[in-house]
Amino acid sequence: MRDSQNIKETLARLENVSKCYGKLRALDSLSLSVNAGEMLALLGPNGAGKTTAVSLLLNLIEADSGRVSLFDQNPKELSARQRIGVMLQSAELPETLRVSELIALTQSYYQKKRAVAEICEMAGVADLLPRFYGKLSGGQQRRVQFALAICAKVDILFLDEPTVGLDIEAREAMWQCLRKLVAEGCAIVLTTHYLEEAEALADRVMVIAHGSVIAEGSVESIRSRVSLRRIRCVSQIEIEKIKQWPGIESASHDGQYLMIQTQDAELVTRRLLNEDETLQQLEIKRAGLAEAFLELTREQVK
Ligand SMILES: Nc1ncnc2c1ncn2[C@@H]1O[C@H](COP(=O)(O)OP(=O)(O)OP(=O)(O)O)[C@@H](O)[C@H]1O
Repeated sequence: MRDSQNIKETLARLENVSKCYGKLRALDSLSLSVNAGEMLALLGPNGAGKTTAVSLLLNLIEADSGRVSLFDQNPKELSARQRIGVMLQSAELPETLRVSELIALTQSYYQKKRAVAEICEMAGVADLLPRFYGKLSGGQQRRVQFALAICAKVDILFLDEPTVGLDIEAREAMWQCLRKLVAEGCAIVLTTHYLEEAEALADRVMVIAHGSVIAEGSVESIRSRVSLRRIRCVSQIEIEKIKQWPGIESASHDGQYLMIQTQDAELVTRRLLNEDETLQQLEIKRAGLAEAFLELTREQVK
């Protein structure tokens, strides 16, 4: 684990920012900071406001109120923008340019360029260099978009759902690369719907819903905020019967195992043991990030 005790420099900030699209309030006095060298995951259901928050830092849109700063500057400033790399959900790049030309063009924007060989290795695009961008597959285009985001040594990388459309091997390779970049000192703002991705990579997680931050902290601290527990065991009790018990959120089978989710692990465990003397392999765990996320966002709707 990286040293989280040290107070890190804040590189980018949204302070009490609100943003409306017509009557729709996409961000409601939201505050967010990105610290040097951290991997920050932004999570939230569709329409929560994640892309809007990132777009403000990228100077793609303007806030109605509140303060937006990138390296203590207005995100419009070229000197601030030259310190960030970006990979958005949809990228429209000239289809008739070769990958090598796209890399050279993007690099021309930056001072601290990375060597092309290094970019190729990090993004897995060596074999794509001579190819026309428009002729690549969706997954190959995503890799090229990532290569463009890392074509210089930047201080913050903004990655909006970067592994969507990648096969398992390419996703693993990107994860490794992201870990390496953070180890080098680069901060990463990762927007993702893959909770296992946030769980595997993030130092800090912000859960956004309805334009506000509803939870923030390490993956572990977010998990510990929810009382949901997972019980796993081998039991002869019928699943339909268990579903009727008080305190059961869900019950299902996974192979030979009975899987239960509950807010009251003690109550349910006591009943399981009372009703089944043959019960085996009992295991109780805190919910994963996925369950915590669902519970947190469900609470918001209540
Ligand atoms: N250009 C726009 N015009 C009108 N409404 C918009 C615009 N962009 C976003 N919105 C609305 O603002 C809200 C927040 O959208 P945003 O794209 O920030 O959410 P998100 O958390 O990134 O969602 P997703 O996970 O689906 O990408 C949504 O209700 C969306 O429909």
